Amino acid sequence: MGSEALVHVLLVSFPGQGHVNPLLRLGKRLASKGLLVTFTTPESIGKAMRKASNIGEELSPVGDGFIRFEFFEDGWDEDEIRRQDLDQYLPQLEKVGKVLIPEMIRRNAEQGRPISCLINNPFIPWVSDVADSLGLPSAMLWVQSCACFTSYYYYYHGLVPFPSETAMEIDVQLPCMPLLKHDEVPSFLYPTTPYPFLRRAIMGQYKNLDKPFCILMDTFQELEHEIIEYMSKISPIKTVGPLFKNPKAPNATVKGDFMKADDCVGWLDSKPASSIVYVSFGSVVYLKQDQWDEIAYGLLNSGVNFLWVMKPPHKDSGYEVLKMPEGFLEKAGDRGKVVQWSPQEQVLAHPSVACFVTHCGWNSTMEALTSGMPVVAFPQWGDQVTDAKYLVDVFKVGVRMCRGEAENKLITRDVVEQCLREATSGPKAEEMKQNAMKWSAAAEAAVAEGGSSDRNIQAFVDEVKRRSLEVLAVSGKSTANGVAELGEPKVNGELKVVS
Ligand SMILES: O=c1ccn([C@@H]2O[C@H](COP(=O)(O)OP(=O)(O)O)[C@@H](O)[C@H]2O)c(=O)[nH]1
Ligand SMILES: O=C(O[C@@H]1O[C@H](CO)[C@@H](O)[C@H](O)[C@H]1O)c1cc(O)c(O)c(O)c1
Repeated sequence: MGSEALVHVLLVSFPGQGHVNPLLRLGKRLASKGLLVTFTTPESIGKAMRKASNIGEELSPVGDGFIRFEFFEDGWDEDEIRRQDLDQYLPQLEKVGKVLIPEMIRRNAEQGRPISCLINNPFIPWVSDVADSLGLPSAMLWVQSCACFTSYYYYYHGLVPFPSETAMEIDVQLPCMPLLKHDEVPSFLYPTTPYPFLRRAIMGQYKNLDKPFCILMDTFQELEHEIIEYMSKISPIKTVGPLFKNPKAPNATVKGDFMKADDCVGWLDSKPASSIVYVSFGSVVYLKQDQWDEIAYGLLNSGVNFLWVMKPPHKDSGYEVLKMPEGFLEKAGDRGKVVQWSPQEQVLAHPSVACFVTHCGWNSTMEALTSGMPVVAFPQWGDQVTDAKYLVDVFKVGVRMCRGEAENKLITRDVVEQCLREATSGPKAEEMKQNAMKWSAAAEAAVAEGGSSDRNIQAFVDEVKRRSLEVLAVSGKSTANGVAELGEPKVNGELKVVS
C-alpha cells in the first residue's frame, strides 16, 4: 500500500461486552468509510480480547480504512478483586483514564497519527472532559434504545415524575412513547436499584451532554421513528444502527469477544428448520439456582430443541456457580446443547433457530430484530425491562416471561413451557415471525448504501473530517498534510499494515 493519509479517531470503551461490541462495530463502520480508528479499553479486558478474538498489534484493513487496538492499564494488579465492584472501579478508571488517555493521544501525535476526535460509550462520561481539555471534538455512542435515552433525559432534567421513595408504583408517560408501568422504566432509576453507581455513571453522561458534538445511537429511524424525531429536536442525535450489520465489513474480520465461542454451528446444522430455542442472558446477568432449574425443566417439558448459554461467573464476582439439575443433560440428550459462550450473531441467523429467550440487553434486542428472530423476554434490570416492553408491545415480536428482578418472583417451569410453546408454534408465533422479518428488512435497508443509518454515518464521517482540519490547524502539530500518514512501517515498528 502506498502512502495514504487518513483522519484518525480514538474510541474509548467501558470494559463490558455489551459496550465493547457496539463501539467496536461503530469503529469498523467508520474505518470502512475511510478513517483510521484506534480502539481502546483497559488492558484487563484487552488481554481477554487478544486471547479470544485474535486481536494483534497489527493494523487491520477494514473497507477504505483501518482499525488498530491500544489498551491502557487501569492501575490495579492483575488479580485485583475490586474490579468486580463498579462502585470502586468506575472512579478508578476515571482517575487513571484522565491521565493515560491524554498520554495515548500525545504518543499517537508524536508517531505521526494525530487524533482528531474521541468517541466514548456511556458509564465513562469523563472521556468528554478529556476531549474538551485537549481542545478535541468528541462524540458519544449511546448503546441503548432512543426510548431509554429519552427516559434518562427526562429523569435528569426532572421533566416528569418518576418512581420515588414516596410514590414507588407510579407509571411514567413520556412524549412519543407508550405509557411505561413503574417496572418498565429503566430500573437504574428506581429508588431501590441495587446499581445506584450505574445511575450515577449515566447521570454523569447527561451532565456532560453538551460536550459531544454528536450523539450516535445504535438504533434506526424506522424502528423508533417518532421518539427519534422528537429527541432530534432537543439533542444532536444521529441513528447509525443496527451497527452489527455492516454490509462493507463482515463481523468476522475484527471481533471483540472476551471469551472464545464454543463450536455449535455443526449441531445447529444437524437440526430441522425452526426447531431450536436459543437461550442466553448476555454477559452480565446471572440467575439464581432455583430459577435456572425452572428454566431447565420448562425446556425439557416443552419438547423443543435448545441451545443454552451457561457462562461461568468471574471467580471474584460472588455469583454462585450454577449446576444443571440432576439428570437434565441425560434426559435432554441430543435435543439440547449447553455452551459457555456462543457465536450469537451466527446463531440468530441460523435457519434452525425458531426463537430467542433473552434478557433483552440492547445488543441482543437489536441482533434479534435484525435477524428476524422472535423472542421470549426475560429481562432483569436496567434498560432490559424497557426493551422487553418494546419487544412485546411495540415491535410485537415477543412474549413476556417475566417483568424483571425487582418483581422478585420465581418464574415456574409451567410458565416457561407455556411461553416457549406460544413463541414456537401457532398463530401468535407466526405473527411474531412475520413482524420480526419486517424489522429485519427495515434494518437491512437502514444500513444499506443510502439508507437512513448509512447517510448518518457518512454525515458524521464528513463532519469529523471537517473538524479535523480545524483541530490540526489550531494545534499546529499536523503532519505535512494534516492527517495520519500510513503506509511505511514506522522505525519503532508500531505501525504495520497487514492485508
Ligand atoms: O453467548 C453469547 C452471549 C452474548 N453474546 C454477545 O454479547 C453481547 C451482549 O450484549 P447485550 O447488550 O445483549 O447484553 P449484556 O451482556 O451487555 O447484558 C451481544 O452482542 C451478544 O451477541 C455472544 O456473542 N455470545
Ligand atoms: O449495563 C451493563 O451491561 C449491559 O449494557 C448494555 C448496553 O448498555 C445493556 O443493553 C444491557 O442491558 C446491560 O446488561 C453492565 C456491564 C457490566 O460490565 C457490569 O459490570 C454491569 O454491572 C452492568
